[in-house]
Amino acid sequence: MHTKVKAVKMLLGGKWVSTDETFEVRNPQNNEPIATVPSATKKDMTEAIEKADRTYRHTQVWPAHERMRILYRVVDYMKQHAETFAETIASEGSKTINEARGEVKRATQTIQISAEEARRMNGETINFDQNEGSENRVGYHYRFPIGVIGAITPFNDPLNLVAHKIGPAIASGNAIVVKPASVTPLSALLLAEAFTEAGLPEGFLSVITGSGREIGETLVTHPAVQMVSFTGGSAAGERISQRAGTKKVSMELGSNSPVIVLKDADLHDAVQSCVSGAFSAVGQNCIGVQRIYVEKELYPSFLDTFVSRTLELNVGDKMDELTDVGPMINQHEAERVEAWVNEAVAEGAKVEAGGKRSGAFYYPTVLTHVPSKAKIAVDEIFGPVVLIQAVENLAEAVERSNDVNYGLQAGVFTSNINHAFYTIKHMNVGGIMINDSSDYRIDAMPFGGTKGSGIGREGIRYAMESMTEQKVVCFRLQENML
Ligand SMILES: NC(=O)c1ccc[n+]([C@@H]2O[C@H](COP(=O)([O-])OP(=O)(O)OC[C@H]3O[C@@H](n4cnc5c(N)ncnc54)[C@H](O)[C@@H]3O)[C@@H](O)[C@H]2O)c1
Ligand SMILES: O=C[C@H](O)CS(=O)(=O)O
Repeated sequence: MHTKVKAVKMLLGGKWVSTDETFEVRNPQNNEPIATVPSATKKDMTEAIEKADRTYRHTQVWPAHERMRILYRVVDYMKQHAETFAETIASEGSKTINEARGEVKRATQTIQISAEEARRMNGETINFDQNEGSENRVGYHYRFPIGVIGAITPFNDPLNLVAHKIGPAIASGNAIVVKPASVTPLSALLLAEAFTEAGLPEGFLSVITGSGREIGETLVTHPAVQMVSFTGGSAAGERISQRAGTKKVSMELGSNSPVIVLKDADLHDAVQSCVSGAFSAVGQNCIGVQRIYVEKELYPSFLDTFVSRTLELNVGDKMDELTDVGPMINQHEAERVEAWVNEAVAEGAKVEAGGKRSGAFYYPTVLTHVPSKAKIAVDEIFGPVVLIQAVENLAEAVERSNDVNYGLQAGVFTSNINHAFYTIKHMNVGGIMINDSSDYRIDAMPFGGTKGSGIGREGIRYAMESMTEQKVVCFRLQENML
């Protein structure tokens, strides 16, 4: 049955607008069109940026309590329309309906935390009298918004990662222009609707949709954009960093996350956590488990148990609540993953589970005997493929884990606290999870990576710090007034 293709507008400077040129949003599962959205032009993007700049400059007072009220109203709207948000994520993206419902809960919490942090955007007093001769000075520093934030977001978490841009931006008093992934713009537009319904003043938010790179390029290079907040692949991040010039950049990039399982680990706990971490969201997950290093004594039983659990996963219709793994974002991506796996097999890798594709579906795949320099071992697969490798000891596991140009998050399973602290000290990552896989995050924690995995941290409060500047204020008092 063909679903009705709806024509969706984009939010430009507080107005919902359509354009002559549009492009289709397609359902990855059957490649059927589900909506058309505006194909914005460079002129549209420029208009949105300049409206945001004027709005920021001309808003003399936008008190925290007003920003908080709008954010709390957005939370209420998201709760009231939770199933609509979930169905939107699941239809335009590749998450199952259950995964989509989970993302809606997280995004709602992200906005809630943004409201709470708007209350807490404080500074502190400075004791200038620590310096001889400054006994008659008093002062403080505080944070102020930088102006227009340019945000560019990926396809895989089409709601929560947009919330991680808009929430902190509004909470800290900035204006923001969002360019969502062209394949999953609907969730971002629905969130924008929540903000307009909540009474966000015109101009503080635009969500500009487009299929070409030109509008993204315009957002990155426009002089009125004070910061580029990018979440996406490392290759695009590199290009954007080069084009952004001397403006602030926040980069949340890719990874190929390792997990270490030591012989003193709880086997079933480690398997359950790593299967979920490897295959949720069809592995299209920046902190998804891609490499598992198992101490040799535990390796045979871990591998057998992991493969058995993987083969139990239900692959199928993403709208079915019994489905564990849906399609990838499109057939092209599934074919890419298939090629990477075939390349690894040609180099000596062994397929223990999966290794097959059907259209946009790629089945959860477990590889062993993968050469250490194989593409799938050193690059980001961003698909449902995990390699499992036996190691002599913890030192070898850490060395192999670090031997890539990524460092977002890692996991280690052990019951020995000394081993845990060894990994905490020696793993070159932005987050280390002890007795969890790499795929663990709460939205309030600092989130970001080392090396090629990014620049800076998100996690609402930390994003707000990057979206604001500090100003020092110092009063020199008359000597006789003290
Ligand atoms: N670290 C994180 O928090 C995080 C979270 C989610 C996804 N990711 C990463 O994102 C990638 C998958 O998402 P994707 O396929 O949408 O990423 P992508 O890099 O292909 O695209 C991300 C966004 O950037 C835009 N874009 C691409 N090239 C651009 C350019 N030159 N100028 C301006 N905009 C440009 C795209 O249109 C999209 O909106 C993976 O590498 C994943 O690890 C990272
Ligand atoms: O894909 C990367 C995401 O940021 C991970 S999470 O969904 O936020 O946990």
